[in-house]
Amino acid sequence: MEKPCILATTFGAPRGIYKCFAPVVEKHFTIIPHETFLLDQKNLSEQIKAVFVWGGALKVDRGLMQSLPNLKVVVNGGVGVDHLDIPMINSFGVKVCNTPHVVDNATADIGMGLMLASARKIVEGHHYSLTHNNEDMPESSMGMDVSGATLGIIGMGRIGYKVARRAQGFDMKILYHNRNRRKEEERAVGAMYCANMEDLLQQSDFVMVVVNLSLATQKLIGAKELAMMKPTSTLINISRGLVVDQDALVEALQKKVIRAAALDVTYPEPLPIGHPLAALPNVIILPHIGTHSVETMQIMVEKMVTNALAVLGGNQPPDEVKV
Ligand SMILES: O=C(O)[C@H](O)CO
Repeated sequence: MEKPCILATTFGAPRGIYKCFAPVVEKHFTIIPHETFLLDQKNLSEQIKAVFVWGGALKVDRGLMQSLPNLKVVVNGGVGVDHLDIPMINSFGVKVCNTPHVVDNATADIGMGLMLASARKIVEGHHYSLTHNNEDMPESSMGMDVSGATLGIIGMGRIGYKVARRAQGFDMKILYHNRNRRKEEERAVGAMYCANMEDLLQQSDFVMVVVNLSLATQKLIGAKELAMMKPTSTLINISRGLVVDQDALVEALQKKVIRAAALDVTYPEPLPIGHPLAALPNVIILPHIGTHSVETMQIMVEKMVTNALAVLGGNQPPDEVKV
């Protein structure tokens, strides 16, 4: 029997994601890369039953939906589906799935990695070791302790909780702000709830943003919030770029309103070469790689396949996203 066709973005191809994981998908599907689809849309559109997306690289807009008459499911690699208009997709009788639960550890790890790298000047130290140039690691730029410091976690969902568990191992004082108080998690990691985000911002040495992007969280951290943070504090963002007002962040870093920022996410992604954020010495920027470990990506891709097969087989997929 012929394998069903899926349309897949080749986002990440330069970083090897597509090449590495295509075989997992190809056991069950024929992959039509987006580039190929664009060249021969007329002949290919009826064959496509599923679309696989990674972030917003492949725009699943009304035009694409109209061009795929036999499409049954859009599967997102990752949890955040802020780049997908779910009601619009559903209006075509097409389901949306994502890959929850499996990204939590990897994303929490990158948050800890960013915090440690920024606090202990790991990137600067690497450059200095290669160049022996004092400008790469001036004596004035000593690091700061993570152990025993105060971490403020904004968003105590699954990933926020994993961050808190790790921070507990570093003897950190943990504060968190969340829409709802999470008493069980709080007790488990010895965290203190800040009903008011302002309290968390004022008291934390490291503020880590772990919320989903929504209308309520867009630019949640702006000039006002940055001004509430300690001048010695660091902002770490592992959620979505748009949760932080990037212009306000550039200004706060330039004026040393806060000590540093460490970002896995920006807008746009990747950040354009020469962007003002990149010119600052007190910033670490990653290209949204929170989930990019071989093990996590493997499980994510397997989950994407399981969801797509379920829908195409007429069954309820395990990870349908409903609004
Ligand atoms: O949402 C997620 O799971 C990650 O950020 C990957 O997009």
